[in-house]
Amino acid sequence: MIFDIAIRKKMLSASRTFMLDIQVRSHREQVILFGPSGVGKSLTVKCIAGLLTPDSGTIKIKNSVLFDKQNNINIAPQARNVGYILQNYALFPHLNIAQNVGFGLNRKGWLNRITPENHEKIHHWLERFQIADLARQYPDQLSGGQQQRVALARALIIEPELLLLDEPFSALDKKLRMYMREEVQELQEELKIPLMLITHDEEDIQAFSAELIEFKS
Ligand SMILES: Nc1ncnc2c1ncn2[C@@H]1O[C@H](COP(=O)(O)OP(=O)(O)OP(=O)(O)O)[C@@H](O)[C@H]1O
Repeated sequence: MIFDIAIRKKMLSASRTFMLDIQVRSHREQVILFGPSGVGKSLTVKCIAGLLTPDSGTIKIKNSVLFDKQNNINIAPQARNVGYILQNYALFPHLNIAQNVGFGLNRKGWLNRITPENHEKIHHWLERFQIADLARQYPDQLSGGQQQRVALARALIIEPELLLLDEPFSALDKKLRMYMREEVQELQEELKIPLMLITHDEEDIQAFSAELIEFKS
């Protein structure tokens, strides 16, 4: 089993309660979560990344136990080795592109010392996404497509064991969306990293040969 997730989490806000209660099980390396707005897709992905702690259940990816309430296992987010890409890419505005890409290489989270090995890795991923000439620019100087490639490079440089993409193509124009879909598919096939993608877009569903998991309200 590649994805083996069964979790519950109660979310309380001032005016209402949302109960996340989901199961995702798949032998496939590509899984798409889809369904109407507000049904808990992003919350699920946050639980898998370790940014949110479920009240009960288990999260196993490729037999690695990331969370198991009963057995008191809750691996810290930074130790889960997950590449997580959000719709707005969440790049660090005060770091240049090379520093953004290299961010995760330093365990302290701040690239204050570029070792030759880290420099080589940064160079590799900048070249891989054809953004090497942007290395010294800042995120707000880049187009949406360029920012997305930086986000992918930043996610992949840590050699993640899982890629979580929350509506990664929605801010791109149609042509770039098609291109980036192919790029992500190729990467997944090349690197064999399990991939979970949230989308509202029928074209994403058609483009990926993924197991579809429908979330219902
Ligand atoms: N921090 C929070 N506190 C309380 N409720 C929350 C919190 N975050 C999300 N929720 C609620 O949980 C529900 C699920 O949210 P979630 O973001 O997972 O939806 P989604 O399926 O990803 O929707 P969309 O497709 O619009 O992104 C929503 O009703 C939302 O209002």
